[in-house]
Amino acid sequence: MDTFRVMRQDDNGNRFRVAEGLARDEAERVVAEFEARGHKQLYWTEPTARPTDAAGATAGRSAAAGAAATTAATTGASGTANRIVVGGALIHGGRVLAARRSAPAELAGRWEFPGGKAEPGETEPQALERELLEELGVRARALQRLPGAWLVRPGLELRLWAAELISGEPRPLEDHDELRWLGPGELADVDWIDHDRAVLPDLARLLDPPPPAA
Ligand SMILES: Nc1nc2c([nH]c(=O)n2[C@H]2C[C@H](O)[C@@H](COP(=O)(O)OP(=O)(O)OP(=O)(O)O)O2)c(=O)[nH]1
Repeated sequence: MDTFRVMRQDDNGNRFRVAEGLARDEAERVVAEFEARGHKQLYWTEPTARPTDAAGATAGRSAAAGAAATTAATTGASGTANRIVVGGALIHGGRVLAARRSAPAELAGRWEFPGGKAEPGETEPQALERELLEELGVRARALQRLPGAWLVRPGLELRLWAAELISGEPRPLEDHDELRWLGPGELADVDWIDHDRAVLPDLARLLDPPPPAA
């Protein structure tokens, strides 16, 4: 059976692979779903046999590191796009917010950056800002993607962003039972989920930038 991929082109002409390995009607359904959401972007299907536009694929990867990255830009071993989980290192007053998970059992008690799965068509910043409102009751703005990406499980990819608090006092409304603000010298004080430890050095630099050269 021929398989199809769903492609997207943004306003700058960058092309991204949204999904791959779908039957034609499935691919067309995905396109219709994205179009129905009213995004001002171009979506289409094409047979998977057609060689991927190398420049487009590269643009997808580099844009994924930038502020306008949309979700599902990378593909997993199965050839379908990974779903993205966005975690937010919420920064305020030179400290970052750590959140202690209350579930599931294997993660309960470990600390993480609050966030969750991006919905189809959401950019990573949009997903993060929505999740921070749902989980903490605050308004926040995504600032920059932190280096790295981690496969949490097959098909689910974690990306972390720095974000700034705009308004509100974070409260553990969903998924967490304790919150702590940590200064640059306190980042190792909590039992982070393993993936999250990797960004602590980058985060420390953001919280405590070196003084400007004289
Ligand atoms: N949110 C978040 N998840 C993380 C982090 N580090 C890490 O390994 N994960 C893992 C834990 C989960 O197995 C997976 C998905 O995160 P999640 O539990 O927040 O997502 P969710 O299913 O609640 O998504 P949603 O329903 O809220 O959209 O990612 C992190 O810093 N933040």
